[in-house]
Amino acid sequence: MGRVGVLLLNLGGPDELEDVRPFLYNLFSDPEIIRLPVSWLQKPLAWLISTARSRKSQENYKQIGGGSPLRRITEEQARALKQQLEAEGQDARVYVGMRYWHPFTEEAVVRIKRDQLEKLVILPLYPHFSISTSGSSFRILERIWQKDPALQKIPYTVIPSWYDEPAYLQAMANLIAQELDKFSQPEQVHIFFSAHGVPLSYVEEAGDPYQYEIEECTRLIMETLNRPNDHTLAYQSRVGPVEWLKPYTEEAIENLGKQGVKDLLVVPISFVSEHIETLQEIDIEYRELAEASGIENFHRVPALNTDATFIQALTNCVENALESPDRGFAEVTPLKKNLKMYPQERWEWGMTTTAEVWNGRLAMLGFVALMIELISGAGPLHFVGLL
Ligand SMILES: C=CC1=C(C)c2cc3[nH]c(cc4nc(cc5[nH]c(cc1n2)c(C)c5CCC(=O)O)C(CCC(=O)O)=C4C)c(C)c3C=C
Ligand SMILES: [Fe+2]
Repeated sequence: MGRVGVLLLNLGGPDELEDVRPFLYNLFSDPEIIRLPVSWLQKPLAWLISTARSRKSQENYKQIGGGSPLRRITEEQARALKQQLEAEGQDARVYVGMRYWHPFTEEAVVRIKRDQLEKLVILPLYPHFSISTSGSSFRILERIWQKDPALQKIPYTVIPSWYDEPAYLQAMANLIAQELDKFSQPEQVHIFFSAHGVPLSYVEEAGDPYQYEIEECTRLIMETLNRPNDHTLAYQSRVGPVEWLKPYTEEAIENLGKQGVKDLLVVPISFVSEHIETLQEIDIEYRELAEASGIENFHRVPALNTDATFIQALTNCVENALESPDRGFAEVTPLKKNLKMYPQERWEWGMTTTAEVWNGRLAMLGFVALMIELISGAGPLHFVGLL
C-alpha cells in the first residue's frame, strides 16, 4: 500500500481563557449538541448559552492552568500513532481534526488534499459512538466530501467505534490494575466508571448506541481486568435542564459514601485524553464530594494519553480498517441498529466563521426586540416603524 492518511477526530478545547466563549458558541451551535425543533433558533440560543456559561466555564479552565490540554495531547497521540504505523511498515500521515476548536476538521481536510494519499482512514478518538461526538464530526465530513470532487477521488474508510478493540481493553485494564495496587487493600476498592453523559432522549428517541457501547465496554474492561472488585458505572458532565443518562456520577458517589465505601477508584471512560472533565470535574469537584460523603481514599486512573498499549490499539484499528472492506459516511451511522437519522438539512452546519458569529448576535438582537415588541406592544420595532 502507498501513502496512507489517518484523520483523528476529536472535540477540541479552548487553548486560552479568551477562547472559551467562541469555543462554547461553536459547540452549542451544533444541532447534535442541542437538538431543537426549529433550526433558526440554533444560533441565537448558542449565543445566549455561550455568553451565560462562559464565566463559569472560564473559572473551571482557570483551575486547570487556563486552557484545555486536549490539543497538545491529541497532537502527541497523532505523532505516536504515525511512529507506530511506520514501525509496522506503513508510509503514514496522521492529521488532527477538531469539531469545535483549532485545528478544525476543515483545516485537516485542506492538508489531506495536498498530500496525495492512496487511502484515508477516519478514526474518531472516541471509543464509543454517539450522535453528539463522532456522529457530528462524520456529518461535517460528509458535507465537505459531497461538495469536493478532489476529495471524492481519495478512497476512504470510516471507523464508527472501537470500544471492543482488545489492546484498548488491555490498556485500560493495565492502568486500573496499576492504580488498584497502590491501595493498601486492593480487593476492597470500589471501581467507579464515570462516562460522559448524553441526554436520555438521544438514546430513547434517536437510538444513539452510546449507552449500549459504554455498558458493553465496562463489562469487557472488567472481564479483561479479571479482579474480584465491585464496580459501578455512572454518567457525568450533565448540561441543561433535560434528563440525561442515569445514574448521575454525583448521586452515585454520595450513595456509595452512604453505603460505607471507603476506597474509591474512578475510571474515566469515554475519554482517552486528560481534559477539563477529568482534571477539573473528577479531580476537584467529585473528590470534594467524595470526601464530604465519607469516602476516605479517592483516586483516579489517568487517561490513556500516549500509553504504548493504547497507541498499539489505535494502530490495530487502522491496520484492521485497511484490511476490511471500505465503509463510507453513509454506511457507518445506519450500521448502528435503530438509529433514526435526522433529515439531511438538520445537519447543515460547518465551522463557525466570524461572519456567522455576527449573524448569530444580530439574530439574537432581532429576537429580543421582537419579544419586547410582543410583550409591551411598543418596543424598539414600533419606534423603527414610526421613523
Ligand atoms: C464521549 C465524550 C463526550 C460526549 C458524549 C459529549 C457530549 C456532550 N457534551 C456537551 C457539552 C459540553 N462538552 C464540553 C466539553 C467537552 N466534552 C467532551 C466530550 C464529550 N462530550 C470533551 C472532550 C470536551 C472538551 C474538554 C476540554 O478539555 O476542553 C463542554 C465545554 C466545557 C464546559 O463548559 O463544561 C460542554 C458545555 C453536551 C451538551 C453533550 C451531549 C449532548
Ligand atoms: Fe462534552
